[in-house]
Amino acid sequence: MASSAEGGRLSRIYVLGAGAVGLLFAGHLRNAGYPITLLLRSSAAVERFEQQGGKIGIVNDWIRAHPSRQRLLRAGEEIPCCSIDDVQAETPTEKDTIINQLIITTKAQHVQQAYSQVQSRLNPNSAVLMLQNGMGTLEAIQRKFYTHSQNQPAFIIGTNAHGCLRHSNEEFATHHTAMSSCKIALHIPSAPQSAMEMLTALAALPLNVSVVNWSDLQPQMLLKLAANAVINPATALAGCRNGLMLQPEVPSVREFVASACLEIAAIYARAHPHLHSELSAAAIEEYVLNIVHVTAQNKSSMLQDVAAARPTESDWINGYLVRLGQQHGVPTPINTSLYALMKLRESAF
Ligand SMILES: NC(=O)C1=CN([C@@H]2O[C@H](COP(=O)(O)OP(=O)(O)OC[C@H]3O[C@@H](n4cnc5c(N)ncnc54)[C@H](OP(=O)(O)O)[C@@H]3O)[C@@H](O)[C@H]2O)C=CC1
Ligand SMILES: CC(C)(CO)C(=O)C(=O)O
Repeated sequence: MASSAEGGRLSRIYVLGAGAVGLLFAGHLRNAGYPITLLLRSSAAVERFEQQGGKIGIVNDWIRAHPSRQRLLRAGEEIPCCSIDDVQAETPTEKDTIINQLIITTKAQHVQQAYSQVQSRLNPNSAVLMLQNGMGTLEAIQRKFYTHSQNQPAFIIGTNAHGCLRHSNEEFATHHTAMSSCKIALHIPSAPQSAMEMLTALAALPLNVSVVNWSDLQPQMLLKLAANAVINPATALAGCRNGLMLQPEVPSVREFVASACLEIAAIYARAHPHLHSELSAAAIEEYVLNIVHVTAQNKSSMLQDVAAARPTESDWINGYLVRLGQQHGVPTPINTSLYALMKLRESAF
């Protein structure tokens, strides 16, 4: 087993949801020396993973768009796949050993079903990092699985702005298309050792992960929710990479972004009045446009779902904002339309 700089043994980290984001974090953690187990959906997937050598591939496509790195690439040159060895895989239910450190990177709509498969392997000394877009997944788990807060593991919530995608012919490789950042916070003030170890492990990765206070994460999550509510349905419906939203030839896209941000700021002003200055329409629009810029080469996760004819996260993104608007008496015509159009798109699969 690998060991830390202090000579202690590094604990195994389990990753439930070996998709674009899960493989990125699992690969980097393995590179940093952590023993990693992917919890895959089926024994057939575990077999496929083992047959291809138990490796995770990471293709650092973001280098292509990075001015200081671009010069290192020759024209037309492919970016090599960095292959990370010695990763284990199992299905969530085939063992009953306790999981001390778990990262859940399924889509929001799959979290509850995925969690039900591992709940019996978690205890209050376990740490669980949730890295979903949208809002409400932690609350849904707490409502469904825990009547007493004492039985819960220590939840860590993250908001991730890295862009990554998986090609359909590469099951265990992720393309890291946008080097961005990730913010994580502990949901409870006093946490077990496993949670502190997981925060330390993540903060040291070359993925710009910052550990913040829970109260500081809230505005970050609301800004990210706004970015996903604007970028994801627009790119999923238009079938384009994020960067196309910045093209000057279609000024109405910028008007759409501005109006959507105004609507979201009005919802937040009623729902989170104490965050008013951080969540003004101008601050939200600046954040959204910056995410479009940084992730210009990425296909949004909602576009990837539509392309694969999978249900999208719209219930947790635009649907969440519509419900929040209703609770606070704020009209939401833009989010209601985006939500309805995404539901229409999904019904055509
Ligand atoms: N991709 C991106 O650029 C970004 C994504 N995000 C967010 O991160 C989260 C993950 O996104 P992403 O990685 O793109 O999603 P993916 O769809 O690529 O990956 C999710 C993975 O979870 C697996 N899964 C779902 N349920 C289970 C289960 N019960 N047991 C085992 N595996 C399961 C899926 O398997 P299967 O394929 O079999 O369904 C899939 O491999 C989402 O909330 C997304 O919005 C945030 C920022 C950027
Ligand atoms: C950061 C962004 C917008 C990257 O595409 C994303 O969160 C997503 O695709 O879901």
